[in-house]
Amino acid sequence: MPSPASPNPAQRSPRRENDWRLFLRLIPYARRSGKLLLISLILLVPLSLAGAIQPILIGQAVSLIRSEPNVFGFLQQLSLSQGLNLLAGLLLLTIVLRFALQAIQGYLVQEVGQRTTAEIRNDLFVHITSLAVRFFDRTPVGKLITRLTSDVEALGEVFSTGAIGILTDLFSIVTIAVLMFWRQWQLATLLVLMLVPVTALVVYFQQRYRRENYRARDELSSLNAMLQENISGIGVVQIFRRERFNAQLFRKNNHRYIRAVDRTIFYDASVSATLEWIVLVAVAGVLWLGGRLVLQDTLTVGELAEFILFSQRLFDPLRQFADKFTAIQAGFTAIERITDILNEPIEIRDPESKILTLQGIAGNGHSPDSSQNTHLGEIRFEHVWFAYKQDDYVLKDLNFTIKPGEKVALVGPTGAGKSSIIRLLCRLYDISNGRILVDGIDIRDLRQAELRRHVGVILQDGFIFAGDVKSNISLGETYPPEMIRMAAEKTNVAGFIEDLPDGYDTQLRERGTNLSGGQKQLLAFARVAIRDPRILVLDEATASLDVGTEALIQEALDRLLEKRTAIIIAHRLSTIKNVDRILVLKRGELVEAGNHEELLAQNGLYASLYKLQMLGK
Ligand SMILES: Nc1ncnc2c1ncn2[C@@H]1O[C@H](COP(=O)(O)OP(=O)(O)OP(=O)(O)O)[C@@H](O)[C@H]1O
Repeated sequence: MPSPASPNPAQRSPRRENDWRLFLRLIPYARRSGKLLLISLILLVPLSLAGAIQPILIGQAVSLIRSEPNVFGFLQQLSLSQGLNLLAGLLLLTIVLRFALQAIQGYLVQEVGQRTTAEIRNDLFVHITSLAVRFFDRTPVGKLITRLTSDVEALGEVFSTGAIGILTDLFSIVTIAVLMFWRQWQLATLLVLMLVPVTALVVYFQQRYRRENYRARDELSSLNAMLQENISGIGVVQIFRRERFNAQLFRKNNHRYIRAVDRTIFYDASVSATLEWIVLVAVAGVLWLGGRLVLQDTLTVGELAEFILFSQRLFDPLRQFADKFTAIQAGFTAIERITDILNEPIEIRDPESKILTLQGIAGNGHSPDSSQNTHLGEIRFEHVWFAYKQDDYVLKDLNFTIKPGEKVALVGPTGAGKSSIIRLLCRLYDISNGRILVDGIDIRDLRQAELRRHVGVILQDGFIFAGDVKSNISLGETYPPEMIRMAAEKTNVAGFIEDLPDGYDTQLRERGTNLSGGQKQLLAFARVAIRDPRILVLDEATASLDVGTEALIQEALDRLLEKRTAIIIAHRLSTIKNVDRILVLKRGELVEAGNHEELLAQNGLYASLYKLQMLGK
């Protein structure tokens, strides 16, 4: 039965967390740049104060000229020109102070932002590469790439466009509001009341924007997934002439993306328009109420001038918010999409307590001495059940033991579950029920690194990373060059490597596009040989080799298999005739076991498969 559990993150409801909680997600990251952040937060206070007292200074200048009673005491003791000079000087000081502090604060906040973004990108990469294969089964690569690149980028934009200055803006609104109430409560109340409907309207547009933005990001992810699929399968696309059909699919998806982006632009423009006219309404409101108060002699002209400036100042942060709106909202969507992935549980974990180790292991696994492995490498499957999707079991109650040094072949029709057994043995997936033991230890009690160091796997398609031949054999471990050479010689691969233009230093392209399938396979053999695993798994490992190369490899393989436990999967039954035992699987169940002759004598599934292949020859 297909699993109803864990829906694709992209299909989940687009709004599950409020902005505040999303914002809190950034705190652990911001904490890492705690000092810088603290300084920039402290700078907020003088910065906002310097801005908020400017209207008061201008209002005082007007009152001073008009000799109004609300002039501060210290100004009344000065002459008019001295008082005006002092006020102009103070105004200049606040301007210079604001300018300098804004520059410093902007720089600090951007620095914090860039560090945070880089750390999130690193964490995301580490997390994604730690997720179980099951996660990748259901998540298209293109979607993941969108999250790692363009979503993280969108988050970076929040900082680099100065959108984080929103904090300064909010702080300024509060400071101005407090000062306004201190100066004149009626006008202050009028302005603060006007903030309420405007804020409500902005919040409404912002929610709509977010929803559309999330949709747009999803469509972009699908576009990238489609692009990635078409590029990696370009051969098949062209051979089957799927270009036009795929282009049509792409066009449709692209259209949906553009429609979603259009809607985000609409809501963005609505926010800007709302805030644009509200400032004018606020000035008009202050003139209307303030004018009446002046006529009643309860307000001076200086105070009126002060409040006209206050009304602009109060809505200024909101207007700036509108400018930064797109970046901020896109940033929230990005945090949401990034945390979706970061919240994805790491399914296959190392044991936290009772970590066991396999015996007779050379600490770093670099020792080529396989003598100590002689009597190790037992594999036991005990009542193993496994399903990729809930309750849809592809392996059912498997029981078998492979003795140390034994060579066992897994045979069965396509889809019988042979490769699944290998994936479970390497713990790429965890079993649903039962136990898998290596040398008597449940593999869930072993560190994954240790398990995988001792189970060497060669698949049909030897994956190649961009880099040179050496690094494709050592794969990040530090083996001395002689060991790499020895491993290549041991597997009869050295000849082919030395024929390459720069030998071991030849640069290979991503996915090994400058090597043939067989050559990639040869490198995969050397890669395993150098690790000296006690268990060797070959999944159709020689299927892509020509007869000549296969003979060469077979000789190396015989040497490699010596004193090691081996599991071999091969569709060509002629290649496994000499193994110690053959396990025959059918729809996830073990139906026959024995050596070639015994199974032929049984005249069961193996015998019929073998005869069919012989007929085909
Ligand atoms: N990632 C996956 N998600 C869901 N089902 C899967 C997955 N991989 C394999 N299966 C299913 O599990 C069953 C066993 O697959 P498996 O690859 O183990 O078969 P196999 O015997 O190795 O086949 P073949 O000989 O064709 O390689 C098949 O029915 C297959 O459809």
